[in-house]
Amino acid sequence: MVPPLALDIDGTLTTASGRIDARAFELLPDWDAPVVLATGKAFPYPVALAHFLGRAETVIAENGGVVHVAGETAVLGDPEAPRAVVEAFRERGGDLGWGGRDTVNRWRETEVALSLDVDETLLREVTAAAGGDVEVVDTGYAYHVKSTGVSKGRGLERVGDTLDVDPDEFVAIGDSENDVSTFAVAGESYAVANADVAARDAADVVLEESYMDGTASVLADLRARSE
Ligand SMILES: O=C(O)COP(=O)(O)O
Ligand SMILES: [Mg+2]
Repeated sequence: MVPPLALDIDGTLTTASGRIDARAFELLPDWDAPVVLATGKAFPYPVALAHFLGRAETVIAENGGVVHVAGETAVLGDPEAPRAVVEAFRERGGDLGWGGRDTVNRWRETEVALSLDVDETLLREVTAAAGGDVEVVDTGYAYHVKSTGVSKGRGLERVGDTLDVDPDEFVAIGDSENDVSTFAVAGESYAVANADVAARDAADVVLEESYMDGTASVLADLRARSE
């Protein structure tokens, strides 16, 4: 039996230029165990990916703020503090950095994402001033202002509970600090070669290959091991 998977999206299932790597559509539709898409992106993105992979919509979105499993959606994060931080950031002259077309936050329910082009020092200063319940997470694709109380790892525990799968049975693959909590909960964890320091330090194995090359090599090994 192949193991259940907890897969990050950006940096892990994508190419270096940010597209979903076509191999995801070869390797994941028939994976014979649960596949959890665990992402910092807003809820519709992983739902759409699961849908077009022909898989159950088992997703952790918004860094754990929203979890959808077995047909039930749980909104676990509280947007109030993150939104207040971003409001304070704006009052100090900050901008979300997405221009006029903010589809990044259009459907985001529990946190706020900002472009990597924004003033990071100001953002961190304003976040720190708000107290300890809100934090900035840098995924390498965006800054996320989120509650400290939610994480992909807690989301994975919830998915495991619902599916009656021990979180320890999951194999996790990811590339950034928002995957550290997943790595802590999963039984086996891999950082792709393009991963940031936090993910590399937290992973059981740091892969030699980047992006989907790394992910595909793990999936091939897991398949071979199960035969
Ligand atoms: O939305 C982001 O910033 C990163 O998304 P990811 O968690 O799928 O890498
Ligand atoms: Mg990622």
